[in-house]
Formats: sequence, C-alpha cells, structure tokens
Amino acid sequence: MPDPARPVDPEIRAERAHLAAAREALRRMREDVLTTRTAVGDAVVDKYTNAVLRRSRALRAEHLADLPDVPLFFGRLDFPPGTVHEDAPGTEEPGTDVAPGPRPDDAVHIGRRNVHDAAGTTMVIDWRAPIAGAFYRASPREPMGVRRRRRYGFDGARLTAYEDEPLAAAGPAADGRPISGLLAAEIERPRSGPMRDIVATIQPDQDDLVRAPLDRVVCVQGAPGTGKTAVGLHRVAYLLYMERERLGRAGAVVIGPNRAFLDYIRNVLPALGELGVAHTTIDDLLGRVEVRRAEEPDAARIKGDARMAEVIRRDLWSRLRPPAETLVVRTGARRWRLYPDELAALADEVRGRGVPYGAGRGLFAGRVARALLARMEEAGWPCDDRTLTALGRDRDVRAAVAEVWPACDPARLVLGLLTDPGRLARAADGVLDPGEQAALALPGRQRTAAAARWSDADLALIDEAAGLIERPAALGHVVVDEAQDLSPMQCRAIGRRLGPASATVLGDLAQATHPAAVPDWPALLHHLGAPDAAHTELVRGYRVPEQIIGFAARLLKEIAPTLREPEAVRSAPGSLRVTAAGDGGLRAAAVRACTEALAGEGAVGLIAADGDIADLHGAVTGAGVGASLLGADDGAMGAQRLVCVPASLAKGLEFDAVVVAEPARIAGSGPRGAHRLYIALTRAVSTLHVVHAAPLPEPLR
Ligand SMILES: Nc1ncnc2c1ncn2[C@@H]1O[C@H](COP(=O)(O)OP(=O)(O)OP(=O)(O)O)[C@@H](O)[C@H]1O
Repeated sequence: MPDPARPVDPEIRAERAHLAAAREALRRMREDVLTTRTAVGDAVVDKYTNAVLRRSRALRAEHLADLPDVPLFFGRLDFPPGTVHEDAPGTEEPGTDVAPGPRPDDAVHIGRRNVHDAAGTTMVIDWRAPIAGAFYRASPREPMGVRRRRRYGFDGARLTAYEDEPLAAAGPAADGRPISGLLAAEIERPRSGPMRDIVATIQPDQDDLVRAPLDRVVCVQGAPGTGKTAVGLHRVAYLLYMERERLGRAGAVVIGPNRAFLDYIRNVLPALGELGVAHTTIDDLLGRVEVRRAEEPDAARIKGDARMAEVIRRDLWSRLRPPAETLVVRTGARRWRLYPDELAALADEVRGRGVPYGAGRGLFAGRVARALLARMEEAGWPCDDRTLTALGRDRDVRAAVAEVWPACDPARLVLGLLTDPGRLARAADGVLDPGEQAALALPGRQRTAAAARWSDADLALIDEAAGLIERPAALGHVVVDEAQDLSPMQCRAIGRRLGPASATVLGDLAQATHPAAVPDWPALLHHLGAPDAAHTELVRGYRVPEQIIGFAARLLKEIAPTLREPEAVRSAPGSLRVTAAGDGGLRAAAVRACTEALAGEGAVGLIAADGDIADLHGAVTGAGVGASLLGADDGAMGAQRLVCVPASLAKGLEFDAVVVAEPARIAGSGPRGAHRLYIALTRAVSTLHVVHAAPLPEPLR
C-alpha cells in the first residue's frame, strides 16, 4: 500500500495528469461519434444506408469505450526533440512568446488505441502503429532513435510506478538480459479465469513475429509457455490494424484444439479492441456433418494420411460415366440428337480443363445445351435468346448430364467409399494396402450420411471431397494454434482456405498427442500448401519457472529428442514439490495438495488422467472444496478457483498452481501418454505439486 503521507513523485503526478487528460479526451472522442448525426435522406432509398451508418457508428463508439480497469497506456518512448512532434515547444519561429530553456524530449505514450485531444494532437498511440514498434524492439545496441523507454506499473487502473530504461548508450546485446521487474510482476500476477493479453510486455523475439507482414506463412515451434498463443492473437490484432482493408470481408480466423481452449482465450482479442474475429476448432471449421464418435488410432492414422487425398480424388472422378445412350431432345415435331461419342468428347474436353468437379458439371451441362443449339441453328430452326435456357432446363438434357456427370454430395461420397470395400479397393489400388483399406471401414450399419457415425477424422475426408467439388471461400488470415496435432489431411483442409498464403502456425512437437499428427514442421507446411515457408523457434519460456520446466524436460529425450531444451526466464526455488502418497492414499493426497494450493493466490488446476479426473473431482468437492470440472461444466475456467482438468484438455491452459495427480496414469494413457504428461507438467506459473501412489515414470524418478 502506498503511504498516503508520502508526497507523490512529481513524475508520477505528471503521468497521472496525462492519463486523466487522455481518458477525458477518449470520452470526448466517443461522444463526438455518438452525437454525429446520421445522414438523413429519402426514407426508402436511404433506409439501408442509414442503417449501415448507424451500425458503423455504434461499432466505432464501441471501439472507443473506456474500460475502467484497463489503463489507457502502459509505456512511453522519449525521442530527441523534433523527431515526432514538429510543433513541439521550442520549434516556433524566433520572436514568438516561448519560455526559454532546453526543449524536452518528444514523448510518445503507447497504449491500446489512438487517443487525440480536441486539437487533434496525439495523446496515446496505438501499440500497433509503426512508431510503437520501437517500444518492443529497441535495445541499447539498437536504440531505434529512442532515448528512453518507460514502463508503467498500475494498481487496477491507478498509475503507481514507472521503470525507465535509457537506450541511447550502447550496451550489451538484448539476448540473455535479465527480464524487467515489471515484466516479472506481470507474468506472476495471479490468474483468474480466461487468458489475458500481453500487450504491455511483448518481448523483441515475439514482436518480430507479431509484426511480420500479412503475405506470408509464419510458423513457430516453441516450448511450453514461450508465448505462442499470445503471439498468434496479438498478430491478428496487429494485422487487422495495419491491413484492415486488405483482410477485407474474408477476415481472420483463430483455430484452436478444442472448445475449452477457445473459451480460455476468448477475451484476448476483444481486450485488444478486436471484436469480430472468429474462433473455431478444426472440427467446427470443417463441420459438414455431426461427429458422433472418437476415431480408432489406427484408422485415424490412415484417414489423416495425405494418401487419402488421392483415394478420394480417384473415387470422385470415377463417378463420371461414359455416355451409353443417344440424347434425344424433342421440339415440336423435330428431334435433335447428340450421340454417345459426341457427349463423351464434350465431357473429356471439360475434364481436361482441370476445374473442380461441381464447376465441371455446370460447364458440361452448358456444352451439351450449346451443342444442341448449334444443331438447331444449322437446320435453320428458329432460335432466340430463350432457346438455350430452355435447352438447359430440358428434362432429357438434365437426365443425360446426370447420367454422365452425376451431382455429388461430399458426405455421401465418403460414406459410399468407406462402406463399400470393392469401391474402396478400386480407388485405393496401389495407394493403400489391403490391411489399411480394411481399417478404414465405418463401424456398424450406416444408412444415410446424415445419420452415419462420423468421427473427427472423417470430417477431413469429407472436406477433401467437398474441396474437389467446389473450392471453399478463402479466409484472409488463419491462426492455427497447437498445430502440432493436425493430420496431413487437416492441414490440406486449412491450406485450401488460404487465399493468398497468409497464416500463423504455432505449436510444439513435444506436445503432439494426436495419433495422426504430422511428423515435423516441413511436412506440415508442405501439406498446408506453403512448402517454401520456414519455421522459427521461440525458446524463452515465460510461464514455467526453471525448476519446473527442468523437471518436465526430463521427458524430452523420450518424446522429442531433436528439440532444444526449453529456457526459463524465471527461477522460483521451492516451486516444485513431489509427494509420494501411500497405497490408497492418492485421493486424500490430491485433496490436501489442492487445499494447500488454494491457500495461495490465483487459479489452481488439478490435472489427472481422463479416466481418473471425475473421481478426483468428486473427492475434492466431497471434501467441501469448490471445484469445476473442465469438459463438463460451462465456463469452467472462470467458474471456480480450482479447476479439475482431464489431461487430454490441458493443452494451452495455465494456472498459478498446478497439482498433477498420478503421472504414471497419464503417461500410460495410450501411445502419446508421455507427451500428455509433459503438457500436464508445464501448465504452472508459480508452483507444481506432483502427487503419486504408483512409481513415477522412469525419467522423472
Ligand atoms: N511477453 C510476455 N509478457 C508477459 N507475459 C507473457 C509474455 N509472453 C508470454 N507470457 C505469458 O506466458 C504464458 C504462456 O503464454 P502462452 O500461453 O502464449 O504460451 P504458449 O507458448 O502458447 O504455451 P503452450 O505451448 O504451453 O500452449 C501466458 O500467461 C502469457 O501471458
């Protein structure tokens, strides 16, 4: 608590005054927007225009709303006088009435949005503006013209501290420098509920990725807690600020591994002023049918394999049939004929154009109608504008088109392929061996595509078929988080939606748990359609203290031997505890560990194998401790301080304190169990308490 008797530092007083003035200026900007009269025109003609203007005005006002708990600025850059403000005091013509003395530096306050006063003078600059880049990147070695960087400390929205860093003098390189006190405090600030933004403390290596240009695929391998998710979300906000026009209506989409994760990150972009970005899972993005079951690992591997694309392609185009009958169209007493070889030639010509199946069907139908029209004209039959349309609608013409080039529904196509072994054998000949083909069969009796028991792996197959029939609409920019778990077929599905290649792909191969996951980043980029893109690495871990990451990293030799050891920016002696519970004592030990963790501040996660978590949740709540269960309770991450997390949903989440119960059970839960355990052990910001009754997995002993 600040001592009320102590006089306030004049710098702090001045900064508080600037903050108050900026708030007032923002209030005025919003009022200006709200009181601007909407164009009033002809009541009918302008109804639409007026509605659009009203909506855009409401949106602009929404963007300018002041959030009482969020400081309007978090940093400041001081440049030599005259660098930024041309009309700064001291630049007046000689003879004007100015106080003598040296001119102060040009100060630029960096915040979440642009704020200007009534005269149009900037009071706060949006963190995404080019000049603000120096706030994140300038270093003593490369000061970028900045004399001094200032960071502020806040208590709620009240400015209470500042930290200055002179940059003008050459000093040590940026790498390896200790982190600032305010950054450490920001990381360690207790969590409650969903993830928050890191706009005040983005680090130089992260900023390079955030501000990468729109027209490229940025791919990042990063150890747990290096800020990949944060980088991806801030990059979207940056691109929307810099390239709003080019991103246009297609907009940006964030793809995450599951709904619990999306719920966890849902507030970050709105807090950065971006309200219109879609967040989706890959299943929802591809969701043409309902997923009703989890896929068997063997089938998942084959269905996720890029060879399936060839199988589906062959099967789709094998729907084309050689024409068997002459098409006869009657007009009055006359009959017009197209013979099978003529129909076949038209189909071949369209096929040779390489257009999607659906567009090809439309072209073929048009060709058939035109060929008949030509025949009529040659015979001197009276034709006009409507004749061609009438031919296109003719029942016999439509029947002939359907016979040669049948309409195709992607889900029905895949259903046919996966339920008819003979058909699959033809399409997969030389591509999949008989054992692989047998593993693909859909279980049970599947009558219709709508009622079939589809899996998530089937979605990518159906999407592949759909993409061959009709190209999907392009997205402006795609952020794919936890991308290490995508199968090649899912990568293809995302790649199909990239208009000009523009994507941010984030992940950690050590955290890959899906049986069909791509083996490495070059493979992923290849399937995404960006084979020339390179991947970069983030190595400085912000979340997990060195004591905990060191413990978890013992698993790396087994799960990802080629990756670099993660580095921690923070050290926290005593942050790791391992407790051996006696036989039958696991539940009691877990409850005790949770109670102890709850005595500290912030959010607590209890992570256990999927099969054990409901029981442990029962044990905790039975002991009178409030806890939500992730995956079962809505909004579980914010509902209680203690959240019980099945290991399969822990990916991407974090808690101040984590209790991991029975690591051996997590490691033993399927072929990627050790990866799942690595994820569970790397969710803690402050403390990790491992409780176990069974022996720990070998590398952790
Ligand atoms: N520059 C930063 N300033 C403050 N906090 C940061 C910074 N970078 C990362 N963090 C914090 O570190 C934590 C981890 O970040 P994030 O979840 O983005 O990491 P990640 O690499 O996606 O981790 P994982 O691989 O485990 O999903 C978050 O709490 C985030 O706010």
